[in-house]
Amino acid sequence: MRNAHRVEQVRAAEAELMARLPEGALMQRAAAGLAATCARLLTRRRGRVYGSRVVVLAGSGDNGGDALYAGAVLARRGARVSAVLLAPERAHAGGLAALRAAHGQVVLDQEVGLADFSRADLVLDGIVGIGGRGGLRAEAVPYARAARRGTVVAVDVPSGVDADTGEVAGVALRADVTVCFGTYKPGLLIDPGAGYAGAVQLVGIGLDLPPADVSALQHPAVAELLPEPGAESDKYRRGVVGVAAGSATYPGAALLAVAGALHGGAGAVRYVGTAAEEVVRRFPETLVTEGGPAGAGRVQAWVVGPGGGEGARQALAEALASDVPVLVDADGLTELGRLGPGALAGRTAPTLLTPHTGEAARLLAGADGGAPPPADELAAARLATARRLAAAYRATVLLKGSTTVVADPGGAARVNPTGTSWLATAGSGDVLAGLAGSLLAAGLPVLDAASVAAYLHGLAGRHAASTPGAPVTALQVAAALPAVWRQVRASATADE
Ligand SMILES: NC(=O)C1=CN([C@@H]2O[C@H](COP(=O)(O)OP(=O)(O)OC[C@H]3O[C@@H](n4cnc5c(N)ncnc54)[C@H](OP(=O)(O)O)[C@@H]3O)[C@@H](O)[C@H]2O)[C@@H](O)CC1
Ligand SMILES: Nc1ncnc2c1ncn2[C@@H]1O[C@H](COP(=O)(O)OP(=O)(O)O)[C@@H](O)[C@H]1O
Ligand SMILES: [K+]
Repeated sequence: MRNAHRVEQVRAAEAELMARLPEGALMQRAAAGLAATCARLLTRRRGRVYGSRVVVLAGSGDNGGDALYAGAVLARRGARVSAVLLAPERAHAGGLAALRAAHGQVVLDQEVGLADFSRADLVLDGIVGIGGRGGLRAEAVPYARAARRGTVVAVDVPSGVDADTGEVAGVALRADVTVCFGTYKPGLLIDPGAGYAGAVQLVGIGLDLPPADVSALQHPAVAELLPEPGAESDKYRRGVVGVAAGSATYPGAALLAVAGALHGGAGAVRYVGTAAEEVVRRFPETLVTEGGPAGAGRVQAWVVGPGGGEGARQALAEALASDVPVLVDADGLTELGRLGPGALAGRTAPTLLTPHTGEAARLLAGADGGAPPPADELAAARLATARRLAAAYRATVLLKGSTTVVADPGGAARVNPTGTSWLATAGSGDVLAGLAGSLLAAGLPVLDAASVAAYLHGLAGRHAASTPGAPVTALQVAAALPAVWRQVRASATADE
């Protein structure tokens, strides 16, 4: 599990630790870890540190201090280090003295600084870290825009990225590697910020941290959560997932949701809807029932809405009246947006909403009574959007897109680290809905079911995209699920 903490949580842990340590000790730990990563990158790139060109971009805070101290370490190992000071009169005094003592150069002329930046083998972005507010200031903007040759290592967080949210107001420095201290920051895991961070490496500095604000599953945690039949299991004990999907207009959505559900660990899939014939022809293992969810017999979770068309309203009402977990997707979400949060008020079991940003906008309008906000604004603030929806509907929300975010009404949030933009293909969301519903029916708690589904779905997208080396279809994503399930399980067995 990758755990990420908000700036205020980091500050509190830092204050508590600093009170017990000699002055400057934390910064020395951070700078030593940062310098070690830089030395490794330079050795990989040029064969050695000695003689390489390093530019330190140093702002006025401790982030600049870290970068200057790390620059001093590299200078002592023979690198040609120059420091560009973005606020010369307020540069970190100790870091600057260390750099000068190691024979590093200080550059005050912006033209010279930009030329050095562009041809450096390695750039250390120490403009601003967790103390950053708003977009990059004017003096730093040319560096974010300039062409460059070498590797950019962001110190703690790429400058211009909001550490708490991943939001980017204006421009930000694009890093190849981000070395973060003490804990991951949410903004390093959530787009657009995650896209600026490159590969993220964590340097431990001994902080004693509270529970994470946001976390991201990794293989071992997913492997522990995957349902597995016990010796005494039968199909009913493994869970039956009901799928109410597809319509005359969108019969394919039924097939795709069932395909996802068949690979999610439930013992059986029960389909209700107009596409029963096609479903059974394609997947003979599916149970089909006439009518809607109300008369379909016992299931342990419902999936309602993919391609639901005109029948979605009735199916949604019947599923929500049940006492089992309900996943609402696609047309089901459009209906729910019309009804507003009151439609979930009487529920005794969890509800999982799986909108993309367009559907999220309609749901928010349904909750607030206003016009739907622009979907791109919601995409730029994914964590806040998912949390807002979870709070408004008192439901767990899986917000789909370039970084899928899952938020619980209780405040817990997960971000999905797998995935590929090849998943942006018609019908792949239907597969995800079926998969997540199946995991719910198999008994996973709703936050786990949603985040494990997003994780496996993302891996399957990558697997399907890399196998043929070509665009993927939603059915290929579903077909790749057993392979990634095995891959995740195998990694756990290897760790045991
Ligand atoms: N916490 C920890 O555990 C540890 C923290 N450590 C390190 O400390 C870093 C935090 O340092 P920090 O608090 O000094 O803040 P920092 O990020 O340097 O920024 C503040 C300065 O930037 C300026 N500024 C603000 N916004 C700006 C913008 N948009 N664009 C440009 N400039 C902007 C702002 O200027 P002002 O508003 O005052 O004019 C202020 O001077 C942290 O990220 C990590 O690297 C490690 O050393 C050890 C363990
Ligand atoms: N840029 C992207 N990067 C990664 N995944 C994406 C991207 N865009 C969309 N996805 C994923 O693709 C799926 C698309 O689902 P959805 O929007 O419901 O499409 P559909 O309704 O056609 O099935 C979701 O799982 C979403 O997270
Ligand atoms: K930085």
